[in-house]
Amino acid sequence: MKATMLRSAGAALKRASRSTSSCHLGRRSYSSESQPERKVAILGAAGGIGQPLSLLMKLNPLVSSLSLYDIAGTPGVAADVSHVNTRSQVKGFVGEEQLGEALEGSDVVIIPAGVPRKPGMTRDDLFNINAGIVKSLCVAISKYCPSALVNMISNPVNSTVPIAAEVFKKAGIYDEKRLFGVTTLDVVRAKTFYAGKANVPVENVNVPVVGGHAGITILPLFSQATPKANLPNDEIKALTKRTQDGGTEVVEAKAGKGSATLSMAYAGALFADACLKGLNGVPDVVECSFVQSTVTELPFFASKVRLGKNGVEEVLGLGALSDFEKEGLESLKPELLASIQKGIKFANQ
Ligand SMILES: NC(=O)C1=CN([C@@H]2O[C@H](COP(=O)(O)OP(=O)(O)OC[C@H]3O[C@@H](n4cnc5c(N)ncnc54)[C@H](O)[C@@H]3O)[C@@H](O)[C@H]2O)C=CC1
Ligand SMILES: O=C([O-])CC(=O)C(=O)O
Repeated sequence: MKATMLRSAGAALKRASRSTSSCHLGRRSYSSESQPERKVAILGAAGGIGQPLSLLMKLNPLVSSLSLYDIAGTPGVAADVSHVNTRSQVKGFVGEEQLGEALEGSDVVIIPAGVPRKPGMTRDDLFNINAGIVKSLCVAISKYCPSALVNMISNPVNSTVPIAAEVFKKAGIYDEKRLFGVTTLDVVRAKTFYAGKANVPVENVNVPVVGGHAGITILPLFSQATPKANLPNDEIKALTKRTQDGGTEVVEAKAGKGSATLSMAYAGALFADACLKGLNGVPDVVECSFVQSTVTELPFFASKVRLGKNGVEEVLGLGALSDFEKEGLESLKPELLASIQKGIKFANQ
């Protein structure tokens, strides 16, 4: 009975990693023996996101070495996760003096370190604490694994990604192809909410989400959603608002006990899997992500990105937008630009 349940959970994860956000991933499957060695480090691995994300990355056959770092608690998380019967070797690292070893040789570094929101807070209210945490972690990345792909989860993503870019520039190792703000959870939500309204199986749904990762800067493009459902305008507006407020919905439901952790771990695992597939040369791996961009006049912007052996292979354009989406795009620009500039200013202080 238990074995059957585990097998069907494993199959569901595999199906999800074949059909993730707005875009489709490579459909071939590989056995772990034929995969290259890949080290993934998770910084903030003992946290609400970090723990389930550590488990999900342990389940990923593309990972050969899993490095779990936090300021406390990682020996326990690593011992626990390490007993799972998959390919990767798991090691826990705790405290700044072990950060270098945790990072050395990493192909992908995932950062869910920092404080989460409580009801009534915006993501920007986390800036004062999280900006410093992200800055110091990125200084260490510059030193110990300068060519890793960095998946930034810590909020406010609209500012923490520009902070990382500035730190990497100062260290002389910045490569815009290797820095990603993780916005996959917005896509995950848009897909779920759309599937519910359109009454279609969520596994078949694709919805690109562009812009940034906070409130109105999150812009789902339901006009490009597939399968087509011809939903009326008021329903599209409601779906857009629900996607933009998805994080707040969870923060309020958790009533002071943090923000999305489980769905974020799922989304973070999907995005890291896409990065690993790209590194391994799987063709046509496309995901939405907040990256350095020329898609609009803003220096960073989330849109569909093709992933490859060096990280970003191509930042894809927005495609045709509805009038409602065009309006949304113009309205989000001032807030997104201010958040980007705030990050850049902080990093250069
Ligand atoms: N990008 C996205 O879509 C999402 C982002 N988030 C963000 O992810 C972050 C983490 O959220 P949770 O896991 O719920 O928080 P949490 O408080 O449960 O875990 C954060 C972990 O970071 C660790 N940490 C703090 N300073 C550190 C440092 N200098 N080095 C390494 N680790 C450090 C803490 O010890 C803790 O274990 C928050 O900023 C949250 O807003 C949350 C959900 C979605
Ligand atoms: O809402 C938050 O604070 C966490 C987050 O980014 C999300 O769930 O999208």
